[in-house]
Amino acid sequence: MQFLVNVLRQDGVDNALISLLQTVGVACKEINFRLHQGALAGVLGSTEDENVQGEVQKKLDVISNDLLKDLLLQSGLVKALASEEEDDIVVGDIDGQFLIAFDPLDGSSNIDINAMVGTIFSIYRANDSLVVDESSFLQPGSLQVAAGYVVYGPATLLVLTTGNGVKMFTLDQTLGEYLLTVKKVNIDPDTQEFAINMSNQRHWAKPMQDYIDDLLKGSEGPRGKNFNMRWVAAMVADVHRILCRGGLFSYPWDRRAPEKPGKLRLMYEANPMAMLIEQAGGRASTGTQRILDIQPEQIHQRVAVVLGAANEVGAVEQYYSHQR
Ligand SMILES: O=P(O)(O)OC[C@H]1O[C@](O)(COP(=O)(O)O)[C@@H](O)[C@@H]1O
Ligand SMILES: [Mg+2]
Ligand SMILES: [Mg+2]
Repeated sequence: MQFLVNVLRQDGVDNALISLLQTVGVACKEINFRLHQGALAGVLGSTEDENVQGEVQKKLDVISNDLLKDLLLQSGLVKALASEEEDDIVVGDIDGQFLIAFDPLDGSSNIDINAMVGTIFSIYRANDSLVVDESSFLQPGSLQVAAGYVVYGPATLLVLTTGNGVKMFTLDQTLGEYLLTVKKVNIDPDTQEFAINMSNQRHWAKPMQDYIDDLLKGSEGPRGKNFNMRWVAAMVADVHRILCRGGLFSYPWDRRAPEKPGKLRLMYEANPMAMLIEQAGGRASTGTQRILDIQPEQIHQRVAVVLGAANEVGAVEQYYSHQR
């Protein structure tokens, strides 16, 4: 069994990035511990506060955010960080080599039912400028140097890319180490499984309604095959399933909040997942554009997401292109 640090060295990852990834790994081990203590640690339930997105914060959203933030700032490796749970960027060490954006706890409504949640992160190299502000983060996802997530499920896994494919590491809870368990993830270009919140169907744009209608017609419809559906309601878990056994995931634009492009956040949900999916041979799109090509305008911006099996993402894009 190979330890995380050895695998990264073999891949030629530089020492500073290895240290940063180890720091993220340590914070996630602590989050994992708190999650597993559950009600015993008094960490379940909500706070009295809302985050910048107007969502009620769970206690574990705040605890996870603080654990990551404190360890990353102490590391001296981070010039600034951005988080779902922080209104503004947090400035770190001016000599720090990296910018990191994260969703400290994704799918946090699943905590109440003891279901899968995760931590998602996206890493960029910082430039030498003495000024760091929100604009420093506004780089397309194609410039990420590393991206990944830790999923807290029956086992806790770190799923990571540094631009050389996707690897999965399982946390050995007795050793306290992440051990390599999947060397190279590959997503089949075809699939018969999709993940979308069907309760929003009537609010979607016509191309997405038509696409899903055709999937539901199964072998008698235009697609000529039956499709299965899954929805964990935590992007991290739905994307993890796609990396394990293929499929398509979407959280599309809908007309309940027409001014927002979607529900998911570009910088710390869509971009890191898009890098992982592409590195595993899949595709990640808004329906009309590659996610990794989007020029961000602000750190908390939202985006429509269609990702997974390459041919199926292509099929969704066809429905959107026929609309225009
Ligand atoms: O409540 P819905 O519509 O099922 O939305 C679920 C989606 O919202 C999210 O939970 C948003 O993430 P947060 O829990 O980090 O706010 C995604 O992980 C998930 O895909
Ligand atoms: Mg999230
Ligand atoms: Mg979150």
